[in-house]
Amino acid sequence: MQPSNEQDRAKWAAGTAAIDAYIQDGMKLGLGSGSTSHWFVRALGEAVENGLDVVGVPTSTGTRDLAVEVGVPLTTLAEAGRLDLTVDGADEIDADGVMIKGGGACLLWERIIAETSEKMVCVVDESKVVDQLGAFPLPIEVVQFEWEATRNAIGDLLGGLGYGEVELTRRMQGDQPLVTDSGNFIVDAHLRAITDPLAIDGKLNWIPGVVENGLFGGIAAEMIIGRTDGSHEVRDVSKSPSARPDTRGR
Ligand SMILES: O=C[C@H](O)[C@H](O)[C@H](O)COP(=O)(O)O
Repeated sequence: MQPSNEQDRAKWAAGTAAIDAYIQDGMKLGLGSGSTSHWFVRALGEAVENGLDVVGVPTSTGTRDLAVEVGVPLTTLAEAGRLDLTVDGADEIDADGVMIKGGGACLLWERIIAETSEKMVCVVDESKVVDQLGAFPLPIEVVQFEWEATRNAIGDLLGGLGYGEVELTRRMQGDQPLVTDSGNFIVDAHLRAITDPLAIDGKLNWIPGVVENGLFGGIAAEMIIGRTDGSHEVRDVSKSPSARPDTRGR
């Protein structure tokens, strides 16, 4: 049943549309995290109840728990090998399909699983589609050990790339630092306007102490944009300038 709240309805429209558009018997699926992927996983659970035969690899402990609750059979990358498709959300996505991810602190598992999939489809409500990335702070996952030194190195890198003195905040959960599913911290970079997402993505992970960053370029092949009236639109971004030459058909 469609949610009554408008933004939830847009997320529902995107998440559930992915089932009819892509899912087939026998598929090995990456299960995204967040409130839009939530509707995808719920709808997948209903399809499994009606006889669909798929297995999923969750991108967070939260999604794992939801998948168990709704009856989606789970596996691991070790068992499954490459996946057919990952469906996941984004905090922002531009016209080329470059995304900011990690608003729910799940970016590390999300990147591993998306990169192990033949195809990645991004499901978003229309408020996430932007002309320029960066209003949403860029999540960067860092190890806890001497995290302030890693934060300073991130600041130096971003300053050197022309972003000036960037505000870098450690993400909190209540009055405690947020700890990810892999036991790390998140540093949010308040860049405000990202002019060269692929350059930042290419350099951030070289900093010792940085585990992963939330700029995902050349990963999404398509985006499904859900609207508040319950409709959706599919956009192909597989041929965009950011698409990697080795995208393995994504
Ligand atoms: O870490 C979380 C993930 O990257 C989510 O996919 C992203 O934050 C979007 O979540 P939502 O659909 O709740 O806006």
